[in-house]
Amino acid sequence: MASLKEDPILGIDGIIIKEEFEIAKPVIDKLREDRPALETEGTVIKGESVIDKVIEEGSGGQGERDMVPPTSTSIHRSGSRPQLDLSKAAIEGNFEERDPTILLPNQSDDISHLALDIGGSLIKLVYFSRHQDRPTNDKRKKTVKERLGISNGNRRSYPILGGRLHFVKFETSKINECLDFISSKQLHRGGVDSHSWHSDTSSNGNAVIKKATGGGAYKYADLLKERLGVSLDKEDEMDCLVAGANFLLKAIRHEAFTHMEGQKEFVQIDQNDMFPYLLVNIGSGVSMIKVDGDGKFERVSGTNVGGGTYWGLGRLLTKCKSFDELLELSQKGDNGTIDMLVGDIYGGMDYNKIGLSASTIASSFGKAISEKKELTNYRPEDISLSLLRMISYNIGQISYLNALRFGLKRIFFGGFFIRGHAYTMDTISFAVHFWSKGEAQAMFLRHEGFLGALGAFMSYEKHGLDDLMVHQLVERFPMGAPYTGGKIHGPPLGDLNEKASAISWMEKFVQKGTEITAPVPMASSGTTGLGGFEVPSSKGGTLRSDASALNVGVLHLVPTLEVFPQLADPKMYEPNTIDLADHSELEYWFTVLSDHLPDLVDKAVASEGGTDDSKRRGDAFAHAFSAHLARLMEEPAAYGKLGLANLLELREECLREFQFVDAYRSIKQRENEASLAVLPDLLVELDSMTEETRLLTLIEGVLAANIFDWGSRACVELYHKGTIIEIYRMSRNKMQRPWRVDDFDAFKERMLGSGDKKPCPHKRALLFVDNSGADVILGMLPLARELLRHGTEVVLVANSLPALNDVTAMELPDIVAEAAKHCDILRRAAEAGGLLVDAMINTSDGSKDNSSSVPLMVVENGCGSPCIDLRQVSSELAAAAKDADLIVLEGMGRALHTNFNARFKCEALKLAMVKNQRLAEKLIEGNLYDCVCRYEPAS
Ligand SMILES: Nc1ncnc2c1ncn2[C@@H]1O[C@H](COP(=O)(O)OP(=O)(O)O)[C@@H](O)[C@H]1O
Ligand SMILES: CC(C)(COP(=O)(O)O)[C@@H](O)C(=O)NCCC(=O)O
Ligand SMILES: [Mn+2]
Repeated sequence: MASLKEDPILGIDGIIIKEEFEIAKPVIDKLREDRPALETEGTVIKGESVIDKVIEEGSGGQGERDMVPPTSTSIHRSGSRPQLDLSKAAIEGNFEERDPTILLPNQSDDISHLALDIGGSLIKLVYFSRHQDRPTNDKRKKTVKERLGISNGNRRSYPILGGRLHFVKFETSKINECLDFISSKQLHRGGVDSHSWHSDTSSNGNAVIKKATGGGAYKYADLLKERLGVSLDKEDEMDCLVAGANFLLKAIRHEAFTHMEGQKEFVQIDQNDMFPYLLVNIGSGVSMIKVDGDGKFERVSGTNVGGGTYWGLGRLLTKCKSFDELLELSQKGDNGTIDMLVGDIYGGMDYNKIGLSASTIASSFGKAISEKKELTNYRPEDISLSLLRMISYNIGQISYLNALRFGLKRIFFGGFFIRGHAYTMDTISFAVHFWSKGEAQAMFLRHEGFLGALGAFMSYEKHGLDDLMVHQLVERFPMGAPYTGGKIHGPPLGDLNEKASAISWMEKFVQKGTEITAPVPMASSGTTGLGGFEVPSSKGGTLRSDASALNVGVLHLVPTLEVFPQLADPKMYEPNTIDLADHSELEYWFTVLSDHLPDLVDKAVASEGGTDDSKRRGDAFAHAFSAHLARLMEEPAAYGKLGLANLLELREECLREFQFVDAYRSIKQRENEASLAVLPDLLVELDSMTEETRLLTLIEGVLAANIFDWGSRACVELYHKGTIIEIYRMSRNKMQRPWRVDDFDAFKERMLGSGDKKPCPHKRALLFVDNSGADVILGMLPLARELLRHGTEVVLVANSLPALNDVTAMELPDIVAEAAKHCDILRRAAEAGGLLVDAMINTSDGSKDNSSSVPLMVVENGCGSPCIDLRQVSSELAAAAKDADLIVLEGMGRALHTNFNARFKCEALKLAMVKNQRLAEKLIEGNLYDCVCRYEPAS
């Protein structure tokens, strides 16, 4: 197998793989061997999964790459997948909304999903793949939509495409590999995802047309026609660069950054104040473009001394075999041995009068005039560095001069010469800073080399990507997240409720406790590769290793995501409470997540039946996730701005990528069963209380039950020791008030009034629920019931995808239906909310009271993480939120790690138990298991 060093280009997807591959190669070799077995076992391997890609790409060199033709991949696709509905294609958007309508393709043939930029050195591809369809609870959705008055997907009356944008590159000299790649992924066909959308235009004789830019669009047009039957629609290169840059600056949150003295800092670009700017694209050659607006630009300059010069001269002078090798060499170089420095001329002194230090380069390669030395007398490392500095300074300087010509203050640098390389960026920044005396600013783009290809992609009409808003593009690192989900299959709950009313619900729950604390089947030891944990090795110094490898993720296009309408100030909103820019903080959370990994892998493997296949995937997951952690430790900003919520989401994404759809599935199930079994008795007990005591007991109940958290190290220990139920019982019996944060009295006054004053009930409450089992069933559901009783509509907001032991929106209707069997309030509200469409529920007393009730509804939140970023929520949640006047955020992830400082237009109640000592100290100056009950009036 050829090594990656001999095959440096695998593209961005490939680059991702390259890192994974280097780390997880033994695992991958195993996977390769077992591939047929994987298929016969019926394992669903997604088309875009890392495993697949690793297997494909990992095979290395030309000719040996084992591209799996799509027909033979083990993608399981149901024949009933929804096809794009051509009949609904007419665009009849409702434009009164503040968000611009997203135009999306109205028929599959109109959308092409591949664009190419064929440059002098590299071919860049941008392609689109549709999201995997995920199972939906259509009936629930339909009734929720009816209730919330959402017509046909809120405001769009035509199909919305969700999918991913992928970025891949190849060396132009290896164009055949690129063509193989295109053909293996069927990207040369028409349609959006040719795996699922059948629109093989080439087979009915019509040529397929793809957008392309760069010189190679002309040079290789015949080859593409011949090999793939594709005709290239040529787009102007400058148009494309500008369109690509404008799109990125507008649509991607952390796209632009400065890089000075090794420090990367993201820059928030104000969409309304973006122009003018100078765009400097450093490819083989360099273009400098003054950009005044969308489609408004002028190429004002350029230079022939560019990326091609560095790589070309460097190759001749150092015999390096690849660009990356040359760049890596530069990191060990000392350019002083070959450059003539000011100090060399001034006898070691600075030339202060004109501000030049002794170490300033007076003449690049100036020392090589020495007659005593030949090429072989210079170290290749020094040559490479000298060359890199020469070219980077030169470009920085010319850029500045052009910015000066037009009075531009901002210069964005793109092109693959930059390669995310710290030293290159520092050098360019230095030049711009130095010559402009700090007036102009050099900025870099994370998708540096893909501007042209993105621009060509944008030039397809009707995909409407240019209208996308920031919140609709979710950048997920580094891998895809196939949408999948599961239904709970709890065995019928039965007689437990009938017997022994003498013992309390809590005693029953404790008896049922074995179902909660009993060990989950573990994968037998030695099967998961946790021994191979990657510990970060800091490279140190300014010459960091090329950090770009994982810089660009796959952009997930989720056109249905919206900004949560109740955010008081969306522009100022920052979801993360903990800023991981503080290195000690990052180190701490890194350790927490690393320590949790073995347990997580065990659960994940067990959730898939502990098969050999799941063990292998568990291994691969552990390797991949720890590699990402290590990478982030070395460069926290590698994937964009990093907060704790991103780390926790990365873990879930990573699990999904390795096909662990729901790692805590069985744990959730048994906790649900045990809790549902005792719920009726709890409700009876609650009903016997006065209103005031009941409200307090309900809030205590929510806080106490939040202890059932499989993501917290402290709680997992309690589970393993079997003491969690005891602690729950104790805290339920006696919750010491005041809690560490205790606004209960204010909340109580709002709910119940004071004295004779009866307050008016809330119209609609959104309850962001957290964990399965006791947390939702014995904590949040009774609270929901109380609100319903007050005449408040209740919307339970739950995750779209599983994350740890969080309950999902798909699971909730069954849970509610089960609970409703024993409670009229819940039954009538659930019926009114359309949650009981399937089941004819019989109440415990057999009565059927059909008097109208305010509805209880369930909506999904649009995410699959223990935290929530309220800038990106599902459209159904956004719709439900519009009429809400109370928001209850529950749990550590949603109420503390994120949104602790969030301000809302309506009232908010934040409830959580703090299950992490450090967080307790930091956030509330408290201790482990302290509670937070924060009530905030509308702001
Ligand atoms: N793996 C690589 N192989 C060749 N050149 C690379 C590689 N990575 C980065 N480069 C640099 O990127 C330049 C090409 O940048 P790019 O933006 O793709 O321009 P072009 O469109 O001219 O190919 C090369 O000249 C080289 O300096
Ligand atoms: C992942 C979690 C936010 C889930 O908490 P929840 O939202 O369920 O209350 C939490 O378990 C957590 O922060 N865990 C990591 C910290 C620790 O193990 O102490
Ligand atoms: Mn949770």
